This record gives sequence, C-alpha cells and structure tokens, in this order.
Amino acid sequence: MLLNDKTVIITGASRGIGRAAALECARQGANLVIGYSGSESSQPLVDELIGEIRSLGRDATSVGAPAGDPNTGDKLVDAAVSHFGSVDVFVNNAGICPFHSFLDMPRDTYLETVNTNLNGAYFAVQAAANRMKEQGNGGAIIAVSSISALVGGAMQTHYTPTKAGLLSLMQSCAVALGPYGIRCNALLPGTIETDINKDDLADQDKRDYMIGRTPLGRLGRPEDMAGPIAFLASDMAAYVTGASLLVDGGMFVNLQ
Ligand SMILES: NC(=O)C1=CN([C@@H]2O[C@H](COP(=O)(O)OP(=O)(O)OC[C@H]3O[C@@H](n4cnc5c(N)ncnc54)[C@H](O)[C@@H]3O)[C@@H](O)[C@H]2O)C=CC1
Ligand SMILES: C[C@H](O)[C@@H]1OC(=O)[C@H](O)[C@@H]1O
Repeated sequence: MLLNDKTVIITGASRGIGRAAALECARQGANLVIGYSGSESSQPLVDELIGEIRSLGRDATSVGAPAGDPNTGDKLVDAAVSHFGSVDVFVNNAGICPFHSFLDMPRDTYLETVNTNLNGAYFAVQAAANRMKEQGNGGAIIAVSSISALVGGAMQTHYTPTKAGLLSLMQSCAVALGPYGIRCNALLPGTIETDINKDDLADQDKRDYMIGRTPLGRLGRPEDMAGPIAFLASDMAAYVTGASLLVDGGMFVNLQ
C-alpha cells in the first residue's frame, strides 16, 4: 500500500474528484480528514463516505467549514492532529466554476470564485505546511489545479486565474518548503464529469465537442484523478516537487 497509516486531509471531498481521491487514499492505507462546505445537504454524502472508508478498514473524520475562510485550514489540521496525531498529506481540492461571460461578470461571482478556489487554499496550505514542518518528517501537498491553468475559457475568466494561481502557488511552495522535505505538486485535470460541469455538459453539442477534443475518446471520471493524486501523495513520488501532472486524456496536446 502506498499510504499506509498516513493522515491525509482532502478539501471538497464530499463528492466528485475529492471523494474518489479520499477512497483511493483509504484503499492505499491512509486515514482521512474529509473537508466539506458545512452545508446541510452535504452531510449525508459525508456520512456515507466515512462509512465507506471505515468498511475499507481505515478511519475518517470530517470538518464542515467554507474553503474561502482563512481559518478553515487550521480547523482541518487540528482535526487531523486530534484524531490521528499527524498531517502527512494535504490535498487542496475544493473549488467552484460558475460559468459566466466576462463583460457582465457579477463582482460577487468573481470574488467568491477567487476566495473559494485560491485565497482559502493559500491559508490552508500554509496551515498544513506549518504542521508538517513542526512534525519534522516532510510531507506532501497537492493542489487540484486544472488544464485551465494553461488555457483560457470565455465563460471561465474568473476561474482560470485561480487555477493558474494554484499551479504557481505549488511551484513557489516547492521552493519554500523543499528544505523541510515537504513536496508540493499540482494536478491538472482535463474535463472530468462531476457536478461542477453537469449543466455545462448537459448541452449535447458542448459535450460532443469536449469528447472530440480528447484523444482517449471520452470525458474523465473522478476515479481517473484518484490514482495520480495517491501517487503524488506517496513515497513513489519522493523526488517529485514543483511539478504539474496533466491528466486530461490527451486534450491539451490535441491541436489538430
Ligand atoms: N470536473 C472537472 O472537469 C475539473 C475539475 N477541476 C477541479 O477539481 C476540483 C474538484 O471539483 P469536482 O470534483 O470536479 O467538482 P464537484 O462540484 O463535484 O466538487 C467540488 C467540491 O468542492 C466543494 N466545495 C465547493 N465550494 C466549497 C466551499 N465554499 N467550501 C468547501 N467546499 C466547497 C464541494 O462541496 C465539492 O465537494 C475543483 O477545484 C475543480 O476546479 C479541475 C479541472 C477539471
Ligand atoms: C468546470 C469545467 O468543465 C472543467 O473545469 C476545468 O478546470 C476545466 O476547464 C474543465 O473543463
């Protein structure tokens, strides 16, 4: 197992990519702190996920707190330490992408997107890194960035800068935290079918277009992200830091 007895924190883990990553980390031997928004509607999903993790023979606890709140990272770290005694891996995954055109972007939509996806991530990564430094055994930090860190989208002008920001944050943190043995990497998913793009992909033309751009001939599934996240979290990636792992079915390189 790749993550035996490690403590892994994952934000936005109630569903989608975060959930699949949590289950894979549990299969690989980790105990989990499940970060979620704290909304009532998420609670049953979180309870079900914790049940699944326990049925895999591992343990999990949850923290309901908004990703954009600068104190959320401290709460996640406190929960990891009080339940499991350490923080070994931190996966910053929570994110939103409310598709909207640029010229009439509501200021609140822009600010909420940047706050949830990037500002909260900064403080959460800082909290996890301080704990890892204190423990003195290194650690692994992974930010779920996106193919959108590299390319634009007319309906994503508020979103793509947050994903480029996360990629850049991991690069700079790799430099800042390397001396403590803390590795920092970015995962760049392509188009993965989850709730974040359910409405967008309900448009059959858009869906066919995205599939057509993907050499592997299908959209991604959350499970496709889980192995790469577990790899980056594990000692198999002991010399990988400051890297970005594009997991997109080949979409990015498909010019013509
Ligand atoms: N689905 C895709 O095609 C891609 C997704 N990503 C990124 O992957 C990450 C996960 O997204 P998906 O699993 O696709 O979508 P999703 O909508 O299924 O999951 C998003 C998760 O973030 C949580 N979340 C949202 N706002 C939050 C808040 N304010 N506080 C705490 N948690 C909050 C949600 O509760 C949910 O658990 C996001 O950062 C997204 O930008 C990146 C590239 C492609
Ligand atoms: C929400 C989008 O469909 C998804 O998110 C991203 O980061 C990429 O732009 C994907 O297409």
